[in-house]
Amino acid sequence: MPSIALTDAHKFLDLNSVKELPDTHAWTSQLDSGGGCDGPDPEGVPVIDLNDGAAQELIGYACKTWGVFQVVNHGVPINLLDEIEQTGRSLFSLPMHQKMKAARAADGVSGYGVARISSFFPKLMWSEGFTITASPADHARLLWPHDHRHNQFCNTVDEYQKAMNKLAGRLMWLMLGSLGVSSDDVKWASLKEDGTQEGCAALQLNSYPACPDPDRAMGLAAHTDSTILTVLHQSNTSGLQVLREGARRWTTVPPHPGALVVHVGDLMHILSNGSYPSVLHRAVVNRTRHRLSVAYLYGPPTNVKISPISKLVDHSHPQMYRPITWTEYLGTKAKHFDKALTSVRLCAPRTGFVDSNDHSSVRVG
Ligand SMILES: C=C1C[C@]23C[C@H]1CC[C@H]2[C@@]12CCC[C@@](C)(C(=O)O1)[C@H]2[C@@H]3C(=O)O
Ligand SMILES: O=C(O)CCC(=O)C(=O)O
Ligand SMILES: [Fe+2]
Repeated sequence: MPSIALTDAHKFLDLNSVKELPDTHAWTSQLDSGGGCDGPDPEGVPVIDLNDGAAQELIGYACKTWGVFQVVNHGVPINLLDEIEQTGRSLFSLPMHQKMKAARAADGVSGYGVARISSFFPKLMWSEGFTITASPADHARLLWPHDHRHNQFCNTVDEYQKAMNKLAGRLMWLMLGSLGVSSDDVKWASLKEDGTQEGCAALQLNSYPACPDPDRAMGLAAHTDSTILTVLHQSNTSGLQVLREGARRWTTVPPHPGALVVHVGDLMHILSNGSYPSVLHRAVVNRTRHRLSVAYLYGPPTNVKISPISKLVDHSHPQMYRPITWTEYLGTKAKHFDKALTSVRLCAPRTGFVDSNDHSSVRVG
């Protein structure tokens, strides 16, 4: 719980103009003492070419061992990636009073503000975010009431969401396919007539301004995503770190030109009956560069009950999680944060099974 009362003045601090790290944003010094950190892992997060005939198999292996991978030849035009990044930059460069007009409501999901998980930490993060859950138009009118950038924002966001929906559907089937699961096994997840993938999603724009004291600041604290999968576009500045299953050190996911990062989320963890553990990740900041990332948080239709796929449940692999809808799970996450997945678990982990959501021995700060 917050050790100090965080007011709107703290939450809406213009990080771009701050010359010294305020106490409200100062995490412990040497954030990684004990845990060890950083540096690309000698093995490294897999980079998978979707045109490779072995892509499905490689994805399955990456999901089991890392919970994260990068994809190239994913079919999303590079200029669309540049455009969404530029759109994000122009949004975050608006004056604070303007961004505050589109602020997220206290109990809401969409809009401008500090990370939703902030309430679980005593200090604020060195970032600002913008969440879009439905049409971008309502936000755009608040941000740019008088000019044409409003239309440009909506068009880019619409186009990006369409491209991401297609890619997320394709990735979901590659992940499930690698477990021997086909579309007959997951009824809700069929393709719609217009070729789009059934499901819901949120688009999250993250901005991490250059930070005067990066070693004592945290861009986005360690978390898993409450999704089936997340497709992340990080700008050419590194900052994303992941904790590999069973590892004690953070691994940097280096920006790879044109590649997209894919995270296994908590709902895929449930669907796969624990075969694909959701990946713990965080974002660190740096002294000189303003980093931007755009996350497409993909999930099922909000009211469909998600449970381990029956094909993956048998005598030696008992059902590990109870059925839960995405809406219910987001509520559980908002309440229990890193204990959310454990709170829907039915049985004790199998012997030798590493519970990716039990990080009691690892510093996740
Ligand atoms: C659909 C989602 C998924 C949310 C909540 C809601 C909209 C915003 C998403 C994020 C985005 C940033 C990290 C996170 C942890 C956060 O604070 O907001 C995510 C959270 C989750 O994955 O739990
Ligand atoms: O900025 C990043 O690299 C990570 C963002 C993230 O984890 C999220 O939006 O859920
Ligand atoms: Fe995330």
